[in-house]
Amino acid sequence: MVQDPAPPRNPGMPLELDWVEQVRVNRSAVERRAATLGTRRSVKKEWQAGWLLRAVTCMDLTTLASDDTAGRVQRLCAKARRPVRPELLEAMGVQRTAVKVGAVCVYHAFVETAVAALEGSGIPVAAVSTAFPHGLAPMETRLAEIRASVAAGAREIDVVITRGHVLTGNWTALYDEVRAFRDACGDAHLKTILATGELGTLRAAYRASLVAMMAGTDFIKTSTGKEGVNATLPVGLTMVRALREYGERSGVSVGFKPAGGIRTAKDALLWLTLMKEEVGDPWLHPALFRFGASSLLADIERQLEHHVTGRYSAFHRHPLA
Ligand SMILES: O=C[C@H](O)COP(=O)(O)O
Repeated sequence: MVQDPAPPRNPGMPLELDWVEQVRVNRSAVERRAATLGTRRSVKKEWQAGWLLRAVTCMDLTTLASDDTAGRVQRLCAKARRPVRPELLEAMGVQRTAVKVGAVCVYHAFVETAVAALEGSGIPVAAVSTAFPHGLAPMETRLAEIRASVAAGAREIDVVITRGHVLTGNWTALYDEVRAFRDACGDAHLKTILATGELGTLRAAYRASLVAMMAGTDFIKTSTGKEGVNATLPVGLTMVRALREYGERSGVSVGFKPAGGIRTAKDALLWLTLMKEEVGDPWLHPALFRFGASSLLADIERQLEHHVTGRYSAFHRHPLA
């Protein structure tokens, strides 16, 4: 499994308010569809192990705790280089060097540490930015934070939006904000966190997704991991349908990153199923799909160990950092 090259950027387009205003989402239909994801397709044995390895390569291995230290970030980066134990990969007939994570995601304070720890690995560093997780610092401060993380070596920037722009229907303000974030990113890829758990409705999540894509975001991301409700399948389905519609109209493929509360291998398989069924194989690669997760890897490694040995080991045998 070789890491894909970064996809072309999303250039964005002018804000089309009529398109945003006409959006309707049928919540009960979306919830029904989300509920069928785990029942219609079951991924078994070798295929399941293959899908779990794919999930690892699509993972933004994350630490976003207020007690993060350089040591913790260095240990996480070591894990990012070798996310699955070599003997498990060998037993599955997979090359030792073939599996690495999509990115390591940290606060700005640890970008330099992570860049140094990942040198030569090809694994990009993603920085959360713009006063993550609330996003309420002055605009100049938020833009300066993006520029500082890019200067420190971050190749991906995960920004948070002003939720109030969505809650008041101020689409122009949201568009201008995301556009300014994108400009500040330069060549770094922009992931826009909508914090859908705070947006009230699926319709708002769809509309905010469209506006962020029109403003040129390269990925839309569900959550910071700090909201009361983070990545749910109904909200994921809604955002993925927005990016599908954006792709149909603009010809541009935008990436998707569910994040927050995704902890089990079973969850990972459900999200991959959603992507495969709604938008197809291009979204099963790190160029267009990432999990934002701090503890998912431990359960995936445990399931892979079970696949190889037939036994489950304790979680403490799979430390992440
Ligand atoms: O962006 C990633 C999230 O902050 C991770 O959330 P989590 O700790 O619930 O996995």
